[in-house]
Amino acid sequence: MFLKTLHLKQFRNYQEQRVDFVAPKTILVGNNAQGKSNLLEAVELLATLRSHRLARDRDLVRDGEAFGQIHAKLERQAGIIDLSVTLRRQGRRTVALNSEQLRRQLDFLGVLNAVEFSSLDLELVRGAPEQRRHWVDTLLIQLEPVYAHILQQYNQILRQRNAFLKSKGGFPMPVQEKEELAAWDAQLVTIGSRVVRRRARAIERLAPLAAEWHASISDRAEVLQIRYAPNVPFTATDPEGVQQAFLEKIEQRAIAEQHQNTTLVGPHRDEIELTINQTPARQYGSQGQQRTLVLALKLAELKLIEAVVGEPPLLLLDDVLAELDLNRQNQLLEAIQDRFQTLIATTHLAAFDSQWLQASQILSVNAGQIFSDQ
Ligand SMILES: Nc1ncnc2c1ncn2[C@@H]1O[C@H](COP(=O)(O)OP(=O)(O)OP(=O)(O)O)[C@@H](O)[C@H]1O
Repeated sequence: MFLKTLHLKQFRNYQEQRVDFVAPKTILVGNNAQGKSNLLEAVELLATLRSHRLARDRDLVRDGEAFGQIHAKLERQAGIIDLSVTLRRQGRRTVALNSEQLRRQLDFLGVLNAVEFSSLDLELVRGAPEQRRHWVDTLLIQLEPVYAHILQQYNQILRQRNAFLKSKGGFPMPVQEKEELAAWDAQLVTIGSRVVRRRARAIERLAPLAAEWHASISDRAEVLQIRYAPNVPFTATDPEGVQQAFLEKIEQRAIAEQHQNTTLVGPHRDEIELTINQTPARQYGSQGQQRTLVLALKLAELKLIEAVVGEPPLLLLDDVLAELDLNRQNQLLEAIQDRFQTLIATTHLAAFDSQWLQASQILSVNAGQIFSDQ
């Protein structure tokens, strides 16, 4: 797939800016805080309706404006598609495909696919489990858009079940409250199992791809393992098997839950373990080694999305390329070649190979305005 144009209106620090992409690689160059990451964020929103910066819609709308818009023209094998997202300072965002507003945001997902790689991704190694869950969830939304709906349902049931646990009377629980809790349990288990099985499937497919990239980038000196460590361990992978294990664990933790007034069992407590040479990656080695790991994860994401969707996704590199040493830069560039359209944000061009610069479209970003250097 190829993003041909992007048109930002009142989005972040852009008033109105159209960009035409004319090469497989586009380099956005500019000083800090000029709008490079904002542009990549707009593309990320088109792909996932999420921002890795976890921004609220009112932060995405340009200061002083009531709404902001992102329009794009995307070329896919099946033809050209127009995408648009309207963000409001107050009120819900709306999405449209080929100028037709969609009732369900779900139908917007999966049209444009992109993998984002920024310095925040180092938190995948160093950060809390929540970061890794968010990463797998964002990937899953692109692999199976219906997952966005499943996750939303799960979070809603979780909030309601937690509210119930907080509001209930004393201990032990009266019969009527027990019945109500059992009804919440049933919903949590049904939807939670759908989350768990999908996460397990995604990690199973991603892990060997990432391990292969990691071995190749580290000259086979390191072995990366990615292991899903669900909060509800299960052996049978069919829906009934997972649901059964889930219910049993809820029963085991019932008393603790009633004391702590919060849901202790479910995929909101999952972990995804990353180990290098059998040592937790967080403890393993230098920043450079952790960067190699994240690079391997990102390359694996690209390949997995390509395999599932059938077309190469976009790659968004936010200020990370110049931080990689030449060997890793070259590995990355060899892997993407011209197949994956790549948008690169950087503060300086000096770190890039000159041949490579000549083959790229170079755009300058200055205070929310974009100029072509060619
Ligand atoms: N809603 C908004 N309205 C107006 N300006 C905004 C809004 N949100 C962010 N900005 C501005 O956008 C700029 C940040 O741009 P961006 O994050 O794209 O930086 P960048 O060019 O990628 O630089 P860096 O190299 O520091 O990442 C800041 O000046 C910030 O004040």
